[in-house]
Amino acid sequence: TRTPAPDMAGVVAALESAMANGAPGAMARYVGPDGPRGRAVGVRDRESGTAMDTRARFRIGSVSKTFSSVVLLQLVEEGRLKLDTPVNTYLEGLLPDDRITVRHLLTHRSGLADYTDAMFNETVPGFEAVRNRVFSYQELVDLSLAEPRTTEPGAAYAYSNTNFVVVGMLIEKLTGRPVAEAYQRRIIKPLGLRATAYVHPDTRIKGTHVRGYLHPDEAGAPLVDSTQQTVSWAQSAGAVISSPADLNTFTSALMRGRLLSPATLEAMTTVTPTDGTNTRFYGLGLRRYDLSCGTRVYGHTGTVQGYYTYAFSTRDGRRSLSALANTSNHGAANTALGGTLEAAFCGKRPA
Ligand SMILES: C[C@@H](NC(=O)[C@@H](C)NC(=O)CCCC[C@H](NC(=O)C[NH3+])C(=O)[O-])C(=O)O
Repeated sequence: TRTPAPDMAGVVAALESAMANGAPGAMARYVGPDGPRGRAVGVRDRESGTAMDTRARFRIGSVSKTFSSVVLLQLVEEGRLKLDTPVNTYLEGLLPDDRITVRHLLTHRSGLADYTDAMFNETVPGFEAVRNRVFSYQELVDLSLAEPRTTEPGAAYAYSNTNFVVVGMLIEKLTGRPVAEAYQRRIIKPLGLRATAYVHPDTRIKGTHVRGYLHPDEAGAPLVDSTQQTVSWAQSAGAVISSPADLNTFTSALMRGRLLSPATLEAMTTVTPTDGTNTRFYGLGLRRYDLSCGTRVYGHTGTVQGYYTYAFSTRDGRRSLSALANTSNHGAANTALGGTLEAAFCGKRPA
């Protein structure tokens, strides 16, 4: 079937809806057979009123999980570890259950509790308590292990940041180097992602960037500028900084087989349902959304204080979309931003 042209007016409508639902600004960048198309609405800085800019950098949150998954899967290809081997084989004594395997981490089926639920139960106090803190991986794992597990290993999907903190530990144990180096050598440099970086624990976003604004839990309370933070509470589960163009390049290159072998990519995109809607799925550090027009898109979403992100590509890598709204803790804005996917990949509805 012919590739539908993107409905860029529909993309703009979704961005404006994100603004109407509390985001100071929003932007999207689509790349297809006819080249890139960028759209931006509102501001990237409320103080100065500077307009949102599709060249600006921002925190991508859990899209970082796909970066971490790619690195770990490259290590699997190099024979450094196996997906169905217990994590404790590589990180002796870390987890209380030898049945938890590497695959359980990448598919969110380990049962390890997500420490961020308690950490951010009260959104702004929780954020202020950690925004300048530096955690070790072990401290984050300990926070998780202090809570009951959510499922028997492998029994059910239960999203948990802890899984990708352990993925970061595995990468550093097996390479003997910081994850930052693995991202740089294995993804950022080969793909030329000049706006992408892992700077943990530095709190700054260098260069032209989007300021993020966190909605407090109290309705009507003023937004909190959450731009500066270590993101040490997430690290390999959420601390990468990137840009719309770099995310288009990353998701497209991943799907085109530039980072993993066809067999590994096939395994990565082999999914199970995450909810009852039967339109949302999870593979190995990768989400699959099945859109209303039948198009399946692969990538990840991100939520970090002040930033909602979507970064998806078609399975052939020929079409990709990245989208950002500079707010969070405000579900209506996130849902609105998600409307860019249907507009971009399904295009104009048939008249
Ligand atoms: C869901 C998303 N996950 C991520 O991106 C990871 C890194 N973020 C989280 O787990 C959310 C932490 C709290 C955010 C805070 N919320 C609260 O504090 C709620 N009390 C906020 O919204 O900024 C994904 O995988 O798509």
